[in-house]
Amino acid sequence: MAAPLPRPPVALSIAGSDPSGGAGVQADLKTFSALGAYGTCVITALTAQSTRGVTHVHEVPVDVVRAQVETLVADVRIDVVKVGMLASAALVETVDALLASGPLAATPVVLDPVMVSTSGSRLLSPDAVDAVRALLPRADVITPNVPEAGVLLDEPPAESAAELPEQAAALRALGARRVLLKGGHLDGTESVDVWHDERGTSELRGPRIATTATHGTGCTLSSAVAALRPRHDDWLPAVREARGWLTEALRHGESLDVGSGAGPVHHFHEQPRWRT
Ligand SMILES: Nc1ncnc2c1ncn2[C@@H]1O[C@H](COP(=O)(O)OP(=O)(O)O)[C@@H](O)[C@H]1O
Ligand SMILES: Cc1ncc(COP(=O)(O)OP(=O)(O)O)c(N)n1
Repeated sequence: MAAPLPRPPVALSIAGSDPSGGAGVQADLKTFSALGAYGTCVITALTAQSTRGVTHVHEVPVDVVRAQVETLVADVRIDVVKVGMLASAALVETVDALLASGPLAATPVVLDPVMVSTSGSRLLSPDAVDAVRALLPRADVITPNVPEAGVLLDEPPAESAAELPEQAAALRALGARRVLLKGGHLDGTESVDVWHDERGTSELRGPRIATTATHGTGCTLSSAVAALRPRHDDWLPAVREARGWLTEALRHGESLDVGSGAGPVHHFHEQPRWRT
């Protein structure tokens, strides 16, 4: 008889819905599955979007988000949380309170401070930025992209990778415990991200893949870090593995041939893993 499978880590995504499946909770759940985590999700907002962009955002009422989280955690032990699109100040504050109490207060959190889609649509109300700043200390890791870092710091976005270490350190000074500042929006033959924690700064370099399939890279990376954290004894090794896996997902994205705009990355570019 086959040996029983080991229990996978249980990951929770608190994020918006993307019907095209490339970003949001759909991307998070695929990433969790691809990387051997059991995925659960709480939806904060319904978007109407495709690979061509976002046409509509409908916020889920805060009491419904609260009920989703409370009902889930009363039953299911969550090993790691990823937070994505929060849409409004009220939703940011609600999620902040939920992460501060009950079983989630002791659960590692990866926060992707989603603000604007690559296609240019607002996914966070401008008056919610202060609430997101207040949420930063709640997370173990934050994963802003270059424009999001500029907004959080209230300064112009970085124009080159050379500016990333200083901005990553400034984000930590705002209260974030660990910062993964993503350089995907910059130019260059390499895609350079910067990691900053209490030990200092590391540059994380990888090949820049020439592809149109870049929809949901940030969602996918943050959920990969969350899924892989329980497999490692610290954050940075999980981040390195997540980046390497995402590079291959980007390399194989166009083969999916989904949509006519910015297509999704290929979450299942390798055999689904079941690792001990
Ligand atoms: N064309 C690309 N080739 C390789 N890596 C990329 C590419 N575009 C983005 N990345 C990587 O994808 C991750 C997400 O980055 P980014 O696009 O900046 O985030 P977001 O999707 O939140 O805007 C980062 O690790 C970044 O380095
Ligand atoms: C529902 C939802 N959440 C987040 C995003 C943004 O996705 P992200 O991975 O940050 O990047 P792009 O897809 O915009 O490149 C989204 N579009 N929808």
